Amino acid sequence: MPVANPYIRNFCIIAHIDHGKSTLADRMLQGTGAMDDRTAQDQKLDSMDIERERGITIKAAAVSVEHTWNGQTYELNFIDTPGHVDFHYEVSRALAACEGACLIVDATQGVEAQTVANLYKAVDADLELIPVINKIDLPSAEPERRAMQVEDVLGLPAEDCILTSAKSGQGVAELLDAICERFPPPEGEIEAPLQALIFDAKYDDYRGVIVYFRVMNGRLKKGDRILFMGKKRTHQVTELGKFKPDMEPNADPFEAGDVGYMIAGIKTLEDVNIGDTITLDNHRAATALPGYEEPQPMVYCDFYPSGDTMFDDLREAIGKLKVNDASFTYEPSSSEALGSGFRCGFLGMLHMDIIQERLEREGHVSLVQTAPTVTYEVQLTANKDGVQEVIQITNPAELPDMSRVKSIREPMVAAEVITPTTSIGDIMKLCENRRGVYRGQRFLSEDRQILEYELPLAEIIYDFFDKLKSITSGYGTVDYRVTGFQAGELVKMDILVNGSPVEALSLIVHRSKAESRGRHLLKKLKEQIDRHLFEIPLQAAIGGKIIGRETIKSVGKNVTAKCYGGDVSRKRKLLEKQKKGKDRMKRIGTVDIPQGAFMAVLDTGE
Ligand SMILES: Nc1nc2c(ncn2[C@@H]2O[C@H](COP(=O)(O)OP(=O)(O)OP(=O)(O)O)[C@@H](O)[C@H]2O)c(=O)[nH]1
Repeated sequence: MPVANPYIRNFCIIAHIDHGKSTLADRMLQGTGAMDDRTAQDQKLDSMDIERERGITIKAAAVSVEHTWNGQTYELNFIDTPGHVDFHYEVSRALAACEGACLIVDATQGVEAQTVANLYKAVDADLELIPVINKIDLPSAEPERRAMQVEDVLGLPAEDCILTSAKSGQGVAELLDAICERFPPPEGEIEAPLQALIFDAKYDDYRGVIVYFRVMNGRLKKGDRILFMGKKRTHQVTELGKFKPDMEPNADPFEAGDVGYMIAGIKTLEDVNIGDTITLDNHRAATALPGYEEPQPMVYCDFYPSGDTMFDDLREAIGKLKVNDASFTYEPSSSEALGSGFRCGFLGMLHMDIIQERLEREGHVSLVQTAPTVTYEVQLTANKDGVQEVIQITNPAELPDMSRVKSIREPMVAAEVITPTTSIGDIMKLCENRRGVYRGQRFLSEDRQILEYELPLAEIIYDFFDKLKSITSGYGTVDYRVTGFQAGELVKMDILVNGSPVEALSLIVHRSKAESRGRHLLKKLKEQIDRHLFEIPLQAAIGGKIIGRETIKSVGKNVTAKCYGGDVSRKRKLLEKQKKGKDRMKRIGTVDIPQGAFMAVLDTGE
């Protein structure tokens, strides 16, 4: 049987955040003539505005280029992947469509937490690896030392490392040669029934869903009637093509080993399961490819309309964004104090931030977001039939009365913290303070170590990362994965504003920390909530027992009072600023609570 084209190389670029994946991808596009100096644009593959502005990759991007090595032209299909821990699932998806991976290591930083995590993933997926030491143009680069680290820590021979500067282009041609030489060609049979893996999909306003696929076996052409084996839906292919790096239709059939995109009249991302197998409707494959695990939301929060935004505006904006990003979840929710809104689930805090920003920018809505929380498993006491039901809650307000609760279980993570040796003591203190259980420690180099801890997810998602960065002067990094649920001494803390509990401010905390968290939160709330014409008591309570109290004194706060001297423009600016802040505000009873108050819980005060 004819097999896949031996002159194709499918690979992805993986690394810790900021080690230079997207910049290197740009240089590879230039080095292969896919992007000339005229069309050159930094981070070409980061196509979303938010990606460019924040300088991070959120979505994996695929591209096809050509490179000649040893007199033979090769087609290189590569996928640039995100480095941030929230988007790990994107990396796993990309790996399944490839035979090789370029693992980028910053020559000034060395191996970091996500370098290790991504390497494990690539090894699990049986990929061939090329280690790349990047940023060798920087004066503080230590390429030889980093190559030794790659050998010692990652087990890849130091002499296999390719040294590059994605900034100047140095070493990029050598890397392209190494890709042709060292990565294996795809396997697969062209005459077998079609099996193509959907490794990604994106939504385009004009063209509908664009499906990214890799043909594993068989052949696919324009006009074919295809079946998504998991979804059991059929579609007709209206366009097939490659990313070069812009979409370019291609009339030739796609065969085993090929990577490309298809358009097939699909209207929303929810109609496409990433990881699903595409086969031909009239010549079906017997089995589907292994596929992927669905990404699980890690954090939840509510979005409520504020200012001039109405509930229907928010519903429309969320619905539209969901068509575009299928990885967040939402369902209507309502709160006595805040009215009608949506409970949303995200892959992590960065993902939550991005969705909130996209809603405001692309959906033109103003919203108030409640404090994020993790999922809890609650085991109830036996009902009248003796059954001990277990429920999942994603909102402290849903916690049943404690007399019905047997135990509360919280998600746990296995975390690897990479830290300079000089900060080890302080990092251990931080982890222990966050209820971490020490699991091990190993050397990364003479001056850096990897610490392994088991930690509650709730303790790591808030300000752990900021604390880690400040303790290590920016040199510490962490990676984690959820391992399961574990029962803990957890209690619900209610916050009362002006005597009434505000559900949206309540939180689930560990009993040992409840009092200090509660008191710190009240202080933060006091800073956030403006003075009103009346005095506002703020209280924290556990099971009806008040554990802390603060008071916001009366008298309206006049921001312009600070501007003596009658500087009119400054006065106007301040008033405008105050008005803008008020847009993101909710009136609860008679008290105006600003957005910042809901996020005050993120500052644990530890
Ligand atoms: N001096 C120098 N700077 C580089 C080089 N490669 C990348 N950079 C810079 O390093 C920063 C991060 O580069 P990116 O390409 O965005 O990193 P990334 O790994 O794609 O980051 P994420 O996609 O967010 O994970 C940018 O400011 C780049 O300009 C290099 O070879 N030399």
